[in-house]
Amino acid sequence: MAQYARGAAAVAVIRLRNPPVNALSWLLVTEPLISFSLTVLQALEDGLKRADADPSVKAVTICGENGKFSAGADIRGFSSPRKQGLGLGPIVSLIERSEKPVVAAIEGIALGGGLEVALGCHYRIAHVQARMGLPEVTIGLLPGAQGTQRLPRLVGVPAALDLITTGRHIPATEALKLGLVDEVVEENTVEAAIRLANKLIGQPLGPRRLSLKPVPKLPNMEAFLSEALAKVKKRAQGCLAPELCVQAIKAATEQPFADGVRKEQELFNILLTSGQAKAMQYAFFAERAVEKWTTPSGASWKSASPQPIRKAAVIGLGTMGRGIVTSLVKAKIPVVALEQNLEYLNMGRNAVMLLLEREAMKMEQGAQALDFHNPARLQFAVDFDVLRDVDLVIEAVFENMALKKEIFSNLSRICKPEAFLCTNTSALNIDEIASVTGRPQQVIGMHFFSPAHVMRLLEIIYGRQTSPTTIATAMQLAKVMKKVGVVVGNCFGFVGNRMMFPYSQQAVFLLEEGSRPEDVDQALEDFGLKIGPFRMSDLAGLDVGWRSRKDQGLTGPSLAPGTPARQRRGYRYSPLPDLLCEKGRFGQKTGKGWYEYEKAGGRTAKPDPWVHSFLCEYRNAHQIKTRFIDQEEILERCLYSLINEGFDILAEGIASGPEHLDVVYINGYGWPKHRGGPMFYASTVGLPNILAKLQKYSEIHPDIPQLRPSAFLKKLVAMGSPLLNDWMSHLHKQSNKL
Ligand SMILES: CCCCCCCC/C=C\C=C\CC(=O)SCCNC(=O)CCNC(=O)[C@H](O)C(C)(C)COP(=O)(O)OP(=O)(O)OC[C@H]1O[C@@H](n2cnc3c(N)ncnc32)[C@H](O)[C@@H]1OP(=O)(O)O
Repeated sequence: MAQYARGAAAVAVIRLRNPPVNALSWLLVTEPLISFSLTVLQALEDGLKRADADPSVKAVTICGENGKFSAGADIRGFSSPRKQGLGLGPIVSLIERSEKPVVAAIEGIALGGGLEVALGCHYRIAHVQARMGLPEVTIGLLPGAQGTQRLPRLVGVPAALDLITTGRHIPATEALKLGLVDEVVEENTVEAAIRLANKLIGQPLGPRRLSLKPVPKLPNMEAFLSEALAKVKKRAQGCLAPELCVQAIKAATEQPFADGVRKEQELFNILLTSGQAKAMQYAFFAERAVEKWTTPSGASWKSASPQPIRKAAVIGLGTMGRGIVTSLVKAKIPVVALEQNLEYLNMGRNAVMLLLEREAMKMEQGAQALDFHNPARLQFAVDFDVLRDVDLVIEAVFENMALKKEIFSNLSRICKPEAFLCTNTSALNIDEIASVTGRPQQVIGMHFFSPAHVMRLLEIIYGRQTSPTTIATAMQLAKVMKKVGVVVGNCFGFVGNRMMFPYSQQAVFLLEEGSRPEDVDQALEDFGLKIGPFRMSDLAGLDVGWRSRKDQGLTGPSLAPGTPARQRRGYRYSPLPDLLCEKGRFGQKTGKGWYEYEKAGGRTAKPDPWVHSFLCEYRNAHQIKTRFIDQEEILERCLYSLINEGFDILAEGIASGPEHLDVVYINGYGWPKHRGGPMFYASTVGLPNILAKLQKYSEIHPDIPQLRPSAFLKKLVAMGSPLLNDWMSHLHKQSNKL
């Protein structure tokens, strides 16, 4: 767990060892068969005491095994019921108190508790490629090993606030500028640290003990912190951790070190028991779990190998295509971008160049690193012939099956036989698209989310004949583009949009019954969603859904004469969105939608009195009695119908576990991470409660099938509502209570 050795005559080297990331475990696992004799923390403490007791040791270096310092505390430990605690804070103090100089040799990563260990050291040397940070806030915590007290003393309050409240990982070069590390080296970091430790022998350490330093003053500290708190609260949307991080830093500015540490502990414990930390830690592991994909036919990440993508193409330079090209260029994959004519091509090229300029500015090394002016890296064309040598094509044209089929049939003819053909459809049938190609095994859905160069989610949809190699290649490409790939099966809307459908439908039904768009949005945004359904619809454009509903024959010229206005195929239907579209209200792009905007293309949504009176007239025309709908009903009807669909998706094998649905929602649909995703949220509300509410609403609205409880949900409740991790193992079990 930590190795003690002599690095040079007088320098002891303590190497943290706990693969793969040298997490600082503090649990003594006592179950038979998996019994560790020593935790990492215990070993670190023992190493320090041994070095202290050995008169021949004059200095110490702390480093990590396999080129990684440490990723911090073992996150699994925070929710383990079997704790035999050994605090990290006291060990960091022990390091700092050492009379022998201690140098941290930071390679790879020093995160969370790992960086806190380094902050206890008297000097820090980092390899140029190392990254550092205090990402506890991203798992619902704060740095609980005195990091909130030491970091401001070292780098000042503004930089400490930024690092601790965002949790961002910074490169060694930035750490050097901030004063977080003393030196950055390109050579062997441990050797450099041992050399430095040797030089430091006998030098006074007092000035290097951060707990003894004052926090650098700011002329307007109080105002600065209040402003920071207000900003953080606004950004956090109900997540507690960022706010408590600010409070801990504030304590550092107001109280002596020891009192600040006590405050930090108090705040840490609030977070640890808040429920939000549990949700965010679940989300951390869920994201990693979905990388290990499997399909019902037995294909899996274990046996499938990705093929290299040396050159890619994107067809269609609309909003999605532009973002996809940008993502590929950022991932340093040469791209050919194709449009149907020169006019569209030039428009697309200008837009892509603008996006890339902006991205280059945001990146560390600037435009040079992206090299997008080099035609070998990014080429624009109107001729399909340029696609002959690409390894993978992503089609991102208009959502129309006939058009997509025409394109895929051309691609199948032109592209080399081993090329993969991907579609960015958000709902259409992958098998139907694949059917026009001579290589259905190499056809796959890659559903990006807008803006595609920003959003992390990539839904990867396999068809009936998609090969495991194709899935593995798409997943690998997602990783290279720094996206979270989630492998799902083929059905209308896949996972994300399919679950969104009953949610949006309920939102519109609520308007029919008495709510206003801003009531529904507010309730859901207060819950923590980044954006409510009506603001979202205005942003995306109401015409998108209108077109799809026309294609499905739900509205427009193909609707059978005599169809009742509020019924389709025997079930409840709301024509409200269609009526708005007929009036040219497409949302932000037309300056009017569910809200009004300052101008076409405006972004500030204002409740619209026209919409309010339109809704009143609509209710009168359809003899609907307006009623007051409270926040609870808004949340339950929208969220529980979405969750209900999730249970159906699981039962059908469209996703292999609830964590897939949660990762999709957190990364693609603005679901608040501190609520863990919709399925995790359902487990916290309690499956019997969700079932009871769905039953209640379904009885009130028998004409809405989406409110009828899923058979899988009923089964889980009948089986005693097992833990979320066990849901899938109950899918095929018999229940005698049903
Ligand atoms: C009453 C109880 C009181 C307890 C008191 C405790 C004392 C409190 C004092 C200190 C508290 C400190 C807080 C912390 O340190 S919290 C941890 C902060 N660190 C992080 O958030 C880092 C998380 N990890 C990452 O960001 C990445 O994993 C990274 C290290 C950058 C590596 O990324 P990558 O190369 O892409 O690899 P993976 O992400 O796939 O990770 C590889 C496997 O390692 C597992 N992992 C990573 N980090 C941790 C961790 N901190 N704890 C446990 N496991 C970790 C990850 O799950 C992967 O494993 P697998 O493939 O099996 O899922």
